[in-house]
Amino acid sequence: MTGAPTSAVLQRLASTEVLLVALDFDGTLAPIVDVPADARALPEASAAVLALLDLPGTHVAYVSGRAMDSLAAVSDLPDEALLAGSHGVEVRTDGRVELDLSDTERAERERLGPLLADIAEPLDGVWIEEKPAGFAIHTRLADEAATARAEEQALAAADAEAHGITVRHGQDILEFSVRGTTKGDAVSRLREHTGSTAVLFAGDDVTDEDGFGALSGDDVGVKVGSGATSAAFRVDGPAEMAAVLAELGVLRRDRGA
Ligand SMILES: O=P(O)(O)OC[C@H]1O[C@H](O[C@H]2O[C@H](CO)[C@@H](O)[C@H](O)[C@H]2O)[C@H](O)[C@@H](O)[C@@H]1O
Repeated sequence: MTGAPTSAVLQRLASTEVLLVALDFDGTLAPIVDVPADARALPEASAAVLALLDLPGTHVAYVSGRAMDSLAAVSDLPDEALLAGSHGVEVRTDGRVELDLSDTERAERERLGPLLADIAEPLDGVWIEEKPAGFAIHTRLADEAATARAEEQALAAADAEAHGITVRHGQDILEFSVRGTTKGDAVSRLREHTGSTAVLFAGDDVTDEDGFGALSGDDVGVKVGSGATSAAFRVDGPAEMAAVLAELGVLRRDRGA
């Protein structure tokens, strides 16, 4: 794998007819912090995203593991921005959010909630984030022993008591969802919705690999930070990602000029 996308790669992407820039949030635009509600995109990342949103034939989407409410709160984007939350389970297009859980999914979620709460309650630094289609167990503030205990017990409980649950590992987080939609599904859905002729997708975590898997042809995938990836390009962190977005914006603004 190479490093950051070169100017030639970005130039080709910038010259596509309809462009979708689909971005993970935490760890990609916003540095990781202890309290999820405190996370914000770097100022230079926000500036680059707003500049892209202003360009004709250009769509920007945040594709995040966060629940939609949480993503909308931290992302600070105008309504025309597309949002996919809960790893693609919730999608906001044209200002409307779609999420219709079936009765079975609702019942599964209700069964799982108290089980996970009981597991987290006695463990220092372990806490549960509620999401519309499931729950996330956060362990960033827990020690190794508490983390191992929480993960082991939660996986066993989900295995024994719930059915059809999708489990996802992320950075200091273990997520349980009653729906198996992925970021790859979200990228495909947003590509279709916008009629995009090429897509840039960037992400830092394991679940972003589904997003890279939905790319083809003239699309560009950028892995942010370390770790195995199928993305063709890699940058070190949110600051370097912001620089890529800024360059893409300038090239797209000036295309054909
Ligand atoms: O897909 P993403 O946009 O990367 O969202 C993934 C998860 O992000 C949040 O948790 C992560 O970021 C927190 C704030 O920096 C950090 O404290 C936590 O350790 C990370 O796992 C969010 O709270 C989750 O719901 C998202 O699934």
